[in-house]
Amino acid sequence: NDSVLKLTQDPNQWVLQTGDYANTRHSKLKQITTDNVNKLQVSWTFSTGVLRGHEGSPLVVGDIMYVHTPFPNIVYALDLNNEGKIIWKYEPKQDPTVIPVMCCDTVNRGLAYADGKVFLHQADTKVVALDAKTGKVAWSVVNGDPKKGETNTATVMPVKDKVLVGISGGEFGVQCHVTAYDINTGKQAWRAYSVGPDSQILFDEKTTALGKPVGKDSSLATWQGDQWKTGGGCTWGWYSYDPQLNLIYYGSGNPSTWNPKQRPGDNKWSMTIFARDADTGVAKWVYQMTPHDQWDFDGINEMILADQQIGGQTRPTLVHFDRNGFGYTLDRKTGELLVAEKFDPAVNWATKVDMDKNSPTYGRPLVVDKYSTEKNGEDVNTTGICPAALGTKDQQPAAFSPDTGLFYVPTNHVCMDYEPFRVSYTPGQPYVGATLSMFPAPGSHGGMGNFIAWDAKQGKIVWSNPEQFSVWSGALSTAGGVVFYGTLEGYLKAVDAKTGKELYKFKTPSGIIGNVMTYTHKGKQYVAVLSGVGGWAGIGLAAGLTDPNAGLGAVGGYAALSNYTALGGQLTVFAIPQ
Ligand SMILES: O=C(O)c1cc(C(=O)O)c2c(n1)C(=O)C(=O)c1cc(C(=O)O)[nH]c1-2
Repeated sequence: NDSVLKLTQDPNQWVLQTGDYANTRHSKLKQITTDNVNKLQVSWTFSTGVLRGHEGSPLVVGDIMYVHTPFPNIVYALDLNNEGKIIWKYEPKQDPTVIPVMCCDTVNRGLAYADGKVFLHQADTKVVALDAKTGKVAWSVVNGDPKKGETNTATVMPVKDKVLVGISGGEFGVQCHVTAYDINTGKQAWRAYSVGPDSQILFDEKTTALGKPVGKDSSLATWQGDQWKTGGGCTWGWYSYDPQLNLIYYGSGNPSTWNPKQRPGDNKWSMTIFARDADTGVAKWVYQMTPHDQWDFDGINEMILADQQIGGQTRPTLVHFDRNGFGYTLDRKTGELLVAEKFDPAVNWATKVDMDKNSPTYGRPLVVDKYSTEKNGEDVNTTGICPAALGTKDQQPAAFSPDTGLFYVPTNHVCMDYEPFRVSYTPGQPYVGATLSMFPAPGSHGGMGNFIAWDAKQGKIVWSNPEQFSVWSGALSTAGGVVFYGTLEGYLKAVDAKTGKELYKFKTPSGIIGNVMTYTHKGKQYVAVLSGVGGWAGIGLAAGLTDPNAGLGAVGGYAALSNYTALGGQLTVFAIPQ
């Protein structure tokens, strides 16, 4: 989309959740530097009026800031020329029965802007285009049915004359998809499922995996009978776009149910990186990271597009930090696998990814028997699996700095015990089939997270800062050499991009699971973040749960969080006073 391409090149504004189409979350702004970041102060604040997990970030387009909330997904347009005065407010009417069908809190990962419109994808799957100046609804379309467990938490991605939207429901046996709607009318242009027949997954004879054509009905061949119809592969993460290659990139989530015994086969194309033609949706290449998932390692985390020198050559790479604990570097043009290494030494469920092109298991993780949750066709209770189901990294997006060549990754350092159980499918009812408990990675620093810098050319950690809790907030890298992120206790932190040295921290009113963004107004650089504890890690606080196994195992794992923070819903905007 031309307006998005133009505006994302202007560092004074922030018009996509991901910062740019490449998902770098890097800003060229450099008034705030490693030397002066310790002078940051709160400039202004805004209460959203909602008290559950606040993911995503505000947008800034010109002199207006757009702020969204978790369910009921209120949108505020704030006047930056008038101390954040509310220009307009849009409050959708949604049936609250959608709340119990959202697996991991009532979060929403934010708005997008294109062509004078602000796009909201509500929890109940209604996609709404709002006039950016007035907040009036230009069009809306319904993308799914919450009665079948279909909900939404993701942002949308405007590409050319379409907006791309995903869907959630992997814990409810939804057959998930990506859909492109006409940006001016909301008319459906194409829909591509993750699992199912070629006509539904939009594969053709040219679609490849690891350089080879996947062949006919490559998904159906890896499921028993009709199981693909409740097969999951949800698309609730982030989308990126390469305008030169005209390809969009995203990952699919877990196969349903979590009990692996109930769905024999590789369960393609769940847990897969997709490269699709932006105009037609047809898949150019795919790569399945975790065939026949046994741990709920959804593959939906962001795909960061960066050109890097590998083996003496500049390659158009895609870098992805998967839930399964491997940091992948691929050639985004061809789908060739270049690097796959653990980005947390605690990862134990697989020894490595087989990188031998001549091996029959090329590209597959070599699974450690002891940490499988299914053996000889039977489900088994398994202990000490690292990472836990919420992965070495969940949805919280990483950042890439072209200045240092490093990726800045918010991570989890959590392990789990996993007890699969038989579950039967009823539309709109949980289709989970496992009980989990979670705990900090044993024999380590005792905390549940790290904030790391990663070299994706070699697959190596450059530095790592231990954190008491998982870092559930998205990182921001800046040309001032400063990297920002938030913590579950509620700190906004600034660290030196080169060394990781902590330069500044400030405790905001609630735990941070939002993503840090930056913009300028009247020539001055600001940094903004939403506070409001929640998401899967904070579900105990967000939903008031206390049974340690509740919240799919997160309640017990993160119980100590209640000693540090409480519910909130606030935007905090920082600047250096003059
Ligand atoms: O399979 C799915 O449809 C689905 C959806 C969501 C979601 O929409 O938030 C999450 C997950 N799975 C999931 O596995 C997960 O770890 C998770 C964490 C979060 C969060 O916002 O903190 N959402 C989700």
